Order: sequence, then C-alpha cells, then structure tokens
Amino acid sequence: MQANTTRGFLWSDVETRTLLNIWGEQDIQAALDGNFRNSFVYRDVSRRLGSMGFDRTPEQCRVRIKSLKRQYLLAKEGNLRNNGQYHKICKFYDTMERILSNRPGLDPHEFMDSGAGGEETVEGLEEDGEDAQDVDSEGRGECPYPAETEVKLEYPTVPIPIPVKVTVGNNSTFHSASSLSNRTPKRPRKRRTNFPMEKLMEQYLEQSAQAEDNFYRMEEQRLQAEDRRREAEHARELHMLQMLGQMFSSISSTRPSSPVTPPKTAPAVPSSVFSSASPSLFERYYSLGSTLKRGMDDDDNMLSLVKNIVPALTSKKHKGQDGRIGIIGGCQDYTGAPYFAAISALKVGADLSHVFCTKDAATVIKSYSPELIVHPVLDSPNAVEEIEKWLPRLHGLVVGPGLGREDLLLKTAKEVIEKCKARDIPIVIDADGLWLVTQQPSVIQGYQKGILTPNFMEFTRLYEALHHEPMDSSDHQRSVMQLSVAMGNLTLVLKGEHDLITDGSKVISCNIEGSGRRCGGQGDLLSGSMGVLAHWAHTVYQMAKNPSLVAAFGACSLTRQCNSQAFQQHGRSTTTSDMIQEIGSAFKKLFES
Ligand SMILES: NC(=O)C1=CN([C@@H]2O[C@H](COP(=O)(O)OP(=O)(O)OC[C@H]3O[C@@H](n4cnc5c(N)ncnc54)[C@H](OP(=O)(O)O)[C@@H]3O)[C@@H](O)[C@H]2O)[C@@H](O)CC1
Ligand SMILES: Nc1ncnc2c1ncn2[C@@H]1O[C@H](COP(=O)(O)OP(=O)(O)OP(=O)(O)O)[C@@H](O)[C@H]1O
Repeated sequence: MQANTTRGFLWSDVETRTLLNIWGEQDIQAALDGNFRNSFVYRDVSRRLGSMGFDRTPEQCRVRIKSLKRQYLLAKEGNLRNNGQYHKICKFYDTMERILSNRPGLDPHEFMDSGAGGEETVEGLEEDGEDAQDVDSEGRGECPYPAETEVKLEYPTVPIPIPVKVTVGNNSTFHSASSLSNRTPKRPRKRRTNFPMEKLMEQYLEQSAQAEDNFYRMEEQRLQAEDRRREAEHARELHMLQMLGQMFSSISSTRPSSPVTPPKTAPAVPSSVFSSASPSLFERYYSLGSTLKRGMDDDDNMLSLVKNIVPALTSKKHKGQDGRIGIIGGCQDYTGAPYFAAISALKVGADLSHVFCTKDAATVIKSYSPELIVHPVLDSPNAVEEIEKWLPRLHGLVVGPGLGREDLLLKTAKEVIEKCKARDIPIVIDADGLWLVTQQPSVIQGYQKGILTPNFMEFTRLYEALHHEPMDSSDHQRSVMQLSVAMGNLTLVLKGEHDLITDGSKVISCNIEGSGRRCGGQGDLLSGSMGVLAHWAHTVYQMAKNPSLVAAFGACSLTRQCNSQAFQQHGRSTTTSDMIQEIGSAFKKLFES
C-alpha cells in the first residue's frame, strides 16, 4: 500500500478507528507526552497505519489527531455529553475519552491551542497562525463564545466562510464565522440570554464540521484530477519511448550486417528461441540457464533485482508487514488450486494469506491447512461487498486458481478486479481468471500492476480473442510481445519449457532447469508466489524498473527450482505438495545466497 499515490483527505470511520487504536497505545501516548518534538512518533504512527493497509503521511495523521482532539474538547467543553448530542460533534468521543482520560495533567487549552503543546509540533512544519490568533483573542477576553468554539481548519490557510444560522425570534439570519467573531462582546451575550448556549453551539459546530467536510471533499477531487493528469502524462511519455524503441528496432533490422545469429563468442542458442526475433529483440533477450555469456550477466542482473526486493527479517516487524495476499478462487470442483496458491504465498514469505472461495469449498480448504484464512463468500449475494471489506488490508491479489467458469463467479471476480485496480493493488491473473480476461480483456488491459500467467492453451485462447486470427506458434517471443502490446503493455508470462516474460518492450526467458514432471498445480504455486513478489517489487522499485517483470522472473525461477529439487527426491511421484515443501530451500538458494 505504500505505493499508493492518492491520499484522500477524507478519513473513513474504519481508518480513523485504526488511527485512534494506534495513537491510543500506551507507548505512543508516553512518547508524545515526553517529547517536545514528535515527528518521529507520528512517523511511527503513519508506518503502523500503513502496515494495516492505510496509506497516510505522518503529517496527515498528526492533523487528523489534532482535529479529533478539537472535536472532542468542543463536545466536552460544550457540555453536550448530558443531552447525548456529543456524538454529533465528536463521533469518536468515547474512544477519545478513554485515551485522553489516562493522560496526566490534561489542559483543555493545550488541545484548543495546538501551538502550546510539544505534541502538536512536527519537524519542519510550523503551525499556521490560527492558534496564535485564538490565544490572543481569548487573552483579551473578547467575544467569549466564538473564541471558545471556533473550529479551526488545518487546511487551507485561506479562511473559509462558515455560515452560522442564528435564530432570533421568528427570524433566521445567516452570518459567517468571521463576522460572528468580529462582533462586539455585548450582542452575543444578549443572544445567549434568549437562546440556550448549548443549542447555539451545537448548530454552529455542526455547520462548521459540514463546511470542513465539504472543503476536504473538494480538495480530494482536486488531488484525484491532478493524479489523473500525471498518469496521462506518464502514459504519453511511455508511449513515445516505445515508439522510439520500435523505430530503432526497425532501423537496425534493415542493416545488412545485422547479427540475426548470435555473436561468435556465444555458443548457439536453441533456434526456437531466436528464430525470427529481430536483432533488437535479440539484444534485449535474456536467457537464464543458457550458456550464452551476455545472457548469464543479464540473468545475474535479473536475480539481483529479485534479491533486492526480498524484505529483511527483523524483530522490529509485526505480523502483516511483509504481505497480506488474497486469492480469489475455490469452488465445488477445485479446492486444491486455491490452497496451493495461498500456501505458496505464505511459504514465500507473506505473513497472511486469505482465500475467498465458495461456501462449499471453504470447509474443505480450511481442512487442508489451519494457516489459511478462508472466507466462504464468493457465491454469496453480496460477495463483492464482502471481499471489498478486506481490500484495504491486502497487498496483492491472485485471481483465478480453482475459480471455475460459472458466470456469477466470473462476474464477482471482474468486479473485485475493478475495485483492486482503483486501489492500485498488484493483481496476478491465472487459470479461470484468464478465461474471464479472454471474454473481457478490458478488465485488466493497460493496468501496469497486472500480470497474466497463461499456459500454452490459455495463451492461445487469449491471443486469438485479441487478434482474431490464429497465432504463429513457430515464434512464441513475437506472439507474446504482440499479446502484451495488445493488452496495453501488460506483463505476461507464457509458461512452458522456457517461461517467456514480457511487458511488450522486451522478452525475458527463464530457463532454470526443472524436471520432466508436469503434475497439476505447479501453475498455482507460480501464481501464489508471484502475488507476494509483485507486492515486494512494487514497494521497492515503484516505477523505476518494471516491478512486474522482476516479480514474474522471481516466481518462475522459484517454481522451476522447486520442481527440480522435488524431483530429485521423489522422481515420477513428485506432486505439487512436494514442490511446496521445497519453497524454503529453493528460495534461499536463489535469492538469499
Ligand atoms: N488440484 C486442483 O484443484 C487443481 C485445479 N486446477 C484448476 O482447474 C481449473 C481448470 O484449469 P485447466 O488448466 O485444467 O483448464 P484449461 O485451461 O481448460 O485446460 C484444459 C486443457 O488444456 C490443455 N492444456 C493445458 N495445458 C496445456 C499446455 N501447456 N499445452 C497444451 N495444452 C494444454 C489440456 O488439454 P488435453 O491435453 O487434455 O487435450 C488440458 O486438459 C482451473 O481453475 C485451475 O486452477 C489446476 O490448477 C490444477 C490443480
Ligand atoms: N515443459 C516444461 N519444462 C519445465 N518447466 C515447465 C514446463 N512446463 C511448465 N513448467 C513450469 O511449471 C510452471 C507451471 O506451468 P504449467 O504449464 O504447469 O501451468 P498450468 O497448466 O497453469 O498449471 P496448473 O496445473 O496449476 O493449472 C511454469 O511456470 C514453469 O516454471
């Protein structure tokens, strides 16, 4: 989730509750109490919030807490507790009360005037002038009501006029907050004798909160538009680069001396690999396990890119930080596939693995492993809502293992993919998920955090659906590139004797020696482990490299290494479960040595 680019201003209730849970912890409160500078504390709060799936900067956390404290104090000071109105002003009153009542020496004005307490200060960010003004007006004793109840907006610095409805007799008039605060002390006092203070304050605060809400909503829309503009710009640049690449490629292929055959220093490469590849494609072609010298260098590069994304195991982390992966799949016919994918994700290093399957598959999958979290929701009437609840907490999604091809399940899978895209979560699509993509390519087309992992059969179906003609099976690299481009430069892995990995601009081949054993379920091991690696890669590389290529290469290498190791022990009787047993040592050998 750290890679999220849009951070909304509006906090959902669940997000706020999570923030309060973290902020309310004893160690955080103690750290805030004891320090004038608290930037590191809010950095920790933000990091912990991030690990729960909520992407907020330390400053956003600080501002949110500050705003909550104001609401709490206003509700408390306004004595709204007795008439039950306090929840309208401070929705999280009870939680705030629990946390703040434990803090020694609480001075209400410390919260109102945030500049006074060390807790409110974040390094490099000075408070705005509002606080000083408040202190000033209170100090002068002017206009006690507005000074006590003014709701301060952390943002923007430009004042927003907040209409306040004041009822006098039968007449209703609207005043802006600033005009209220400019009044002489006498007039409000007169009004207060006619109207209960509580009522007036309640109205005022409700409208202030509404104005604040509206502002943040507008601000969020502005940020989203800005993000869309940046994305479009990025896509245009990418497109230009690709066009340039293609131009260079066609220029070099027309040169008479173009080295269509490998350089002299290199041993021959299987003709099937390079048969009709253009020279530039050849230049960009990496071959793991081949004896080609430049190929080996490139393999090393790819392997070191994968090694780079593996998170360190440290005692500072808590459960969930290294990845929470979801699998969409598992129906009456297929319970093994989602299990293989989910357990592989765990064995590779994810901390939590969720399976979202149909009701009748759930008990069976649970019985395979107590380590998996299994949600029997896929065929429920509100399946999408049920799954969506978990998305903020997931770092990667694998769609398809054992999903089946029932229309209803495919429709749910499609909607979940859309929701994931909106959240910028990496998505691996395999097996029956690819069936869905064949029917509706737009569901994932152009999504840069998407990876498709077809076997030959699935690839052929997809290719023909997009190109409306049979594919040229003598030139897999070309076909795989063509399909990737047609899918909007989506990362594709064509599984087989050599796994061909492409993003439409280059083809990488993973040729680590496996074995002759082709038991069902190997593809599930691949997709489950790819789900974790995709999360790690996108966290580390962001847009600098293509993180999906790195993740795909890592998962293919791992699957093949597991196959080889399991085969050495079990020979013909090797099963996917035997391969899964090898994940730990294969991972260590490839990525941790
Ligand atoms: N234990 C479990 O629960 C498991 C469940 N699984 C789940 O099963 C579901 C359906 O998946 P699927 O792959 O069987 O379906 P589909 O794409 O129609 O292929 C069917 C036919 O395609 C062919 N074929 C396949 N590969 C080929 C190749 N490389 N090159 C050429 N041909 C190839 C082959 O045809 P045949 O050789 O029989 O003529 C094959 O019979 C899906 O949800 C999946 O996750 C699996 O994960 C396994 C473990
Ligand atoms: N001929 C082969 N030689 C070596 N390794 C292979 C070969 N075919 C597949 N693999 C390995 O097995 C992995 C899974 O590929 P496979 O074609 O079995 O997928 P699948 O058919 O989707 O699997 P599943 O049975 O899970 O549906 C590939 O990534 C690759 O690493």
